[in-house]
Amino acid sequence: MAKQLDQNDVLLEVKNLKKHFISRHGLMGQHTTTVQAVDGVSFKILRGETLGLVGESGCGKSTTGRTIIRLYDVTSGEIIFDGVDISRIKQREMRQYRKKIQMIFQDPYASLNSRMTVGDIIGEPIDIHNIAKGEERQKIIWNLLERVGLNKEHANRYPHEFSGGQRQRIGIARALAVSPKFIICDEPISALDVSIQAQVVNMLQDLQNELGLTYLFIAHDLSMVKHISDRIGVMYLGKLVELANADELYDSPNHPYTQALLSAIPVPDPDATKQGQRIVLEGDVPSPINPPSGCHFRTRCRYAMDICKEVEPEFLEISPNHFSACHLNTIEK
Ligand SMILES: Nc1ncnc2c1ncn2[C@@H]1O[C@H](COP(=O)(O)OP(=O)(O)OP(=O)(O)O)[C@@H](O)[C@H]1O
Repeated sequence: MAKQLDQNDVLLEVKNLKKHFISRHGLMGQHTTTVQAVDGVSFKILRGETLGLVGESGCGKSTTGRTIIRLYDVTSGEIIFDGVDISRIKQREMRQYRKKIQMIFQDPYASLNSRMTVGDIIGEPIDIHNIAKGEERQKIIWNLLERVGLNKEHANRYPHEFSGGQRQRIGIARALAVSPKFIICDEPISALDVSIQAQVVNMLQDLQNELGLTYLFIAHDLSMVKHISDRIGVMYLGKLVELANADELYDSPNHPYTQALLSAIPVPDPDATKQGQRIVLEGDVPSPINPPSGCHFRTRCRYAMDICKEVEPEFLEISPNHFSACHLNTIEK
């Protein structure tokens, strides 16, 4: 059943966001290399919505998420959260937003301190933000454990005593400890067994419904995000190339890159009529240090034309709420 979302209630708006990493080298640090990890990305997320973000490894998904939560400084562009531009506020001011915006990571083991008990891991943000002390703090921790399908006995154990799926639940409980509004889920299920992935996704959906959460859900393949996302954005080499409602993106992909990604998803039923030709993308993704001129995708695009080399395609609304950046949409047919 489609969610009822207020189209005017925007929780997050990212406008022309750029994050370039600059490294210095040479004896005196006189040479610089610039990695254009995120290079002009714009999107909105409505309150209560899940926006999926997909694309091959290295296209800038994690950097987008990490820049939104200001783990990285913004190179340029705006991040409007709940009406406030947080792109340039100082880290001290950012503290109050860290309560509202949380992030969960792909590898829960690496993000959980192995020397702390689960109770203390979940309690840490409660202490940092001065949310509760003593018995009240303990109760919050127990409630959070139950909310993510664990129980209060687990509070005294250590991360290594848990399975991957359980550790991800602990990471989610820790994120929920500060009652956030928005959670950036950075490939939270990619490292889990397929049988466990659905459980974690279902839990995230239940939590969203109960707590009114909004998600940015990052994944590298499209099959994973379809189930959880209301809308999906597709990234390629630092740019958003397509953005549409999840169903529409699957049924009528516009961008040649999205078409290729979709054609690579195995169809469970071999007789399924939707099984089209697999589009094989030639070559590797070019380096974000020196991306191709014009359309970044042109070097791997089977429709590449002269204009693609010279002009960067605009991210146009090709039908209501369906955006795509491809010259094929503007040339005369
Ligand atoms: N701290 C950093 N310093 C320099 N370059 C970086 C840094 N973090 C990421 N990059 C580069 O920026 C580009 C985008 O990386 P990013 O991790 O955002 O991609 P991704 O789409 O999330 O990939 P993955 O699915 O593998 O996590 C890559 O070329 C990466 O090597």
